Amino acid sequence: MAVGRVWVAARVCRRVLRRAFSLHKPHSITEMENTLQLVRNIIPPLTTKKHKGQDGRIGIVGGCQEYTGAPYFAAISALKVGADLSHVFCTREAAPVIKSYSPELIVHPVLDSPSAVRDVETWLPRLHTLVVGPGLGRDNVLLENVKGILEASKARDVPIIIDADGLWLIAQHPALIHGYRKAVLTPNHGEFTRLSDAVLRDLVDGSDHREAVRRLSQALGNVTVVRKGERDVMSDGEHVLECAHEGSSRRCGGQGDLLSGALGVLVHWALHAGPEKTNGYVTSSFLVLPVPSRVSHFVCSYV
Ligand SMILES: NC(=O)C1=CN([C@@H]2O[C@H](COP(=O)(O)OP(=O)(O)OC[C@H]3O[C@@H](n4cnc5c(N)ncnc54)[C@H](O)[C@@H]3O)[C@@H](O)[C@H]2O)[C@@H](O)CC1
Ligand SMILES: Nc1ncnc2c1ncn2[C@@H]1O[C@H](COP(=O)(O)OP(=O)(O)OP(=O)(O)O)[C@@H](O)[C@H]1O
Ligand SMILES: [Mg+2]
Repeated sequence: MAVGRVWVAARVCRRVLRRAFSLHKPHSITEMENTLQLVRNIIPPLTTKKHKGQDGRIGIVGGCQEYTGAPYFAAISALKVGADLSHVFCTREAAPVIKSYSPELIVHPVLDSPSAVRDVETWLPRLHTLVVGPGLGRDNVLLENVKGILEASKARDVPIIIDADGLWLIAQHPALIHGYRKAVLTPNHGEFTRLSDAVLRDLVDGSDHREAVRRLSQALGNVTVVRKGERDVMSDGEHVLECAHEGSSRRCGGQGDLLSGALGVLVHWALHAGPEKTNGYVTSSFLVLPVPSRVSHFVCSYV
């Protein structure tokens, strides 16, 4: 039943994605239209010739006593968008709660264990992308473990999406991610301000979002930054893209979590597709960023 539901959702997702890109004109710039056509190219075709896991094995690092919803939203979004397997690495206490939300998730109760880094490292060779931060909380023991997990992931060249409390950690220790081109940071308004205060020496004109995002990305060594808001603004320190496609008018908690989980899959698809599918246009992980804000609202209806 569950597998059937995921399969149907994945098929519907992909069909909707393809239709969205061919029918709806993006609001702002021609640059965006071209980009969306390239994004369309990275969505893998559904075929009987693949084996389980090929379209995405995504790991979510987060989930503690207070927050069990955020990692669930991220992990289930990865599946609904089209990943094959979704793992959650959370605290011992959070694990039974997250497991009980969905049998589709693989839940590892390791994040507060003294062997957390080793435990996650064991899984890294089997993961395509790691999403770090949804529902992580700010407990020092957990943050120390996440530092080790980030170092291990970078050493293995695993793409990393950093969101929520993962961004809190980066604001304290920007060197953890500096210059890692396979990192994507997804700050909301508050998180963006905190990061900018931490790494930018001079104040940026707050009304010029494009320049503010470009400067933050540059200051972090050209990692990709996507600033969420009424318009999502994203930059790799050189190029800047904006997505103003209309989404939900509700501002309830969890929408950013959907986005980070969806990005986990799309970054994998983009890197896997390679530069020939994306015309070598900017870095592949940068290219996929316009998609999730268009996606997250219909993902909501499947979660
Ligand atoms: N059901 C759950 O388990 C949820 C858990 N969450 C977790 O809660 C923790 C804290 O996340 P927060 O997002 O609260 O992060 P912060 O504690 O850094 O707060 C960010 C603040 O910025 C404010 N803000 C956002 N957009 C704004 C705007 N345009 N103008 C002015 N203020 C704005 C928010 O209201 C919030 O107070 C994270 O671990 C997160 O993952 C959230 O993801 C929501 C859902
Ligand atoms: N004012 C807004 N108008 C329209 N869309 C918005 C607005 N603010 C954010 N969004 C969209 O909502 C999504 C989530 O952004 P948001 O700022 O709510 O993240 P968040 O605070 O991290 O969420 P979460 O509660 O999951 O932590 C983004 O895709 C963004 O495009
Ligand atoms: Mg958030």
